[in-house]
Amino acid sequence: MTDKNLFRKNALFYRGLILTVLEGLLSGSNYIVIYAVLKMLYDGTASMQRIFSLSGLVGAIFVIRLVIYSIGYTQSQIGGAEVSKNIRLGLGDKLRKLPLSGFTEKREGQYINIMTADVNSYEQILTHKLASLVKNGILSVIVIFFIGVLYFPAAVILLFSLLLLLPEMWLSFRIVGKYGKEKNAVTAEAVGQIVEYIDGIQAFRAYGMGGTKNRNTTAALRKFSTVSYQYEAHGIPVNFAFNIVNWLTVPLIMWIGFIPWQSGAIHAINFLFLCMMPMVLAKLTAAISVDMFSYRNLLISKTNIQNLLTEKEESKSKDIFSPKEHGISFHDVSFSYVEGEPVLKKMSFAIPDHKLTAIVGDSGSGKSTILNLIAKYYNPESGDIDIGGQSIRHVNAEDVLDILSMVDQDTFLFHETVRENIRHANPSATDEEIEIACKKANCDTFIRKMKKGYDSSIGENGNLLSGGERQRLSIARAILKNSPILLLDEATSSLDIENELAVKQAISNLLQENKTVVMIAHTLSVIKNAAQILVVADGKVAESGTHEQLLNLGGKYTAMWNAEQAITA
Ligand SMILES: Nc1ncnc2c1ncn2[C@@H]1O[C@H](COP(=O)(O)OP(=O)(O)OP(=O)(O)O)[C@@H](O)[C@H]1O
Repeated sequence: MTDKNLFRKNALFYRGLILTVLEGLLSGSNYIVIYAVLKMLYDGTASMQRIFSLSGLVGAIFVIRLVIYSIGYTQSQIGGAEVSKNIRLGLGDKLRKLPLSGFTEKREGQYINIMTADVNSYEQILTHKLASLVKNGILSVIVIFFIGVLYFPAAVILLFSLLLLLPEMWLSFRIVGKYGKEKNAVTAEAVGQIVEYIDGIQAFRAYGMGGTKNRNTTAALRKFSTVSYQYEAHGIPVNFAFNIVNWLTVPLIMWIGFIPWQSGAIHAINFLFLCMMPMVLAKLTAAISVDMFSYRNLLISKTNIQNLLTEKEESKSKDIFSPKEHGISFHDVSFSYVEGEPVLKKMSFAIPDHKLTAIVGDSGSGKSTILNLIAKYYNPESGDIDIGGQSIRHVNAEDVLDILSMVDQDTFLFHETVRENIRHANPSATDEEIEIACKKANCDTFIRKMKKGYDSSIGENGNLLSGGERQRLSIARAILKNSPILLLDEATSSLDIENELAVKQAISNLLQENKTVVMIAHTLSVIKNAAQILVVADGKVAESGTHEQLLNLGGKYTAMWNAEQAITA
C-alpha cells in the first residue's frame, strides 16, 4: 500500500458521512413544523386533525432520524477504524525500514505519539469533525436561505456575518500553526518521559524517585500543561471576538425586522422567526468555528503521520550478499554515536572463519559497538567491514542479519508463548526442533516446569521469566536459527549463581556448533580457549592473540587476568 493509499477513505466512511449529514438536515425540519403550527394558531386555522397530522409527521421524522443516525454513526466508526488500522500498519512497516541510529529516546516518544495519539486524532477527523462541519455548514446555508424567504435584507446581513468566519479562521489557524506544533513536540517529549518512567519503574522505586519525585517526568508534564494552556489561551480571544460579532446579529435583525412588520410588509410569525433564527445560526457558526479550530489542530497530526511516512529509509541495495565463508574483518573502522565523540578510532582486526574470537576490554570501551557494526545496526563513519571478503557497506542490513544470530544483554521477547517466541528464529521449525534447541540452550527443564510448558505465555517482554531464563531463551533462538555467524555478549554478572551456571552451560553448548563466533567476554576464564582474544582500549585493538600469547605480553590482558584471578581465588 502506498503512503497516499493509507489515508484513502473507504465506502463505509462516505456512507457514514452522508447519513450523518442527512440526519442533521432532517433535524432542521422541526423549525418548519413549529413555523406551521404558529402560523395555524395565528391565522385561526388550527384543528385537531391538522395538529394530529403534524405531530405524526414530527414522530415519523424522529424515528427516521434515529435509524439514519444509528446506521451512519456505526458506519463512520467502522470506516474510520479501518483507515486508522491501515495507517498504523503502514507506520509499523515504515518504522521497520528506518535506520536504527534514528531511534533515540526523544524520537521514540515522537514515534509512539504518532502511532497512538496522532492516528487517534486523524480518526477523530474522519468519524466526528468532518461530518459535524459539513452538517453545520449546510444547515447554516439553509437557515440563511429560509430567512431570505422571510425577509431578504436580514439574510444579507446574516450572510455577511457567516463570511466573518473566514478572517476568524485565518487568525485561529495561525495560532494553531504556531502553538499546535509546539504542543505536539512537547507532547512527544512527555510521552518519551512517560515511557521511560514506566520502563524504569523498578529502578525509580528502588531509589525513591517514583511519582512527583521523578524530576524529568514531572518537568515534561509541567511543560505540557503550560503549552496546552498557552495554546487554548491564544485561541480564546479570537473565538470570543467572533462570537460577540456573531451574536450581535440577533438584536440587529430584530430591529430591522420590526420596521417591515410595523408597516405590515411581513407577517407577525415571520417576524417572530426573524428574531429566533439568527440565534440558531449564531449557534451553528459558533460550532463551526470551534470545529474548524480543532480540525486544523487535528490536521497537524495528519502532517506528523505524513512526515514519518516520508522519513528517509535505510537505503536498499541490489548487491547480492551470500558469502561462501564467514571470516570478518575491520579495516580502519571509525564510528561515533554522537558527533565529535568517537567510540572506535580506525580500528582494524580480522576474525577467522569457524573459530571463536573473544573481545574483552573495560566497560564502555566499545565492545558492544563492534557487534552492532557487524550486525549493520549502524554504519561506520569511515573504513570498511568485510564478511567473507565482501564489504557489507552497500548490502542490505536484512541480508547481513540473515547470516548471523545475536545473543546480547538486552534479550527482547514477545508477549507470546515460549514456543512462538523461539519459532521467530526459524518460522518453519517443527515443535521437535524447537525442543531440541531448548535442551541445548539449557531451558527445556524450566519450560516444562511452567504451567502450560512450551505453550505458556511469558508476559510482556518476558517479564514472567528471570534474567537468566530470558537469556537462555535467546540462546535457544540462536541455536534454532543455525546461522553461520554468532555474536554473543556473555553478560552473566547480573545473574544469581544457579542462573549463571545454566547460561554458561548453554553458551558452551552453543560454542560447539562450529560457527564463526564473536563473543564479548566479561569473565576471562570463559574464553581461555578462544582462537583469538581482542583487547579493546581507547577505540582500538590494543592487544590480540591467544590466552597464552597475551599473558606472555604482560600488558593490559595480563593485568585483567591477574585481577580476575585475585577475585576468584
Ligand atoms: N546508542 C548510543 N548512543 C550514544 N552513545 C552510546 C550508545 N551506545 C553506546 N554509547 C556509548 O559508546 C561507548 C561504547 O559503548 P559500548 O556499549 O560499545 O561499550 P562496551 O564496551 O560494550 O561496554 P559494556 O562492557 O559496559 O557493555 C560508551 O561510551 C557508551 O556510552
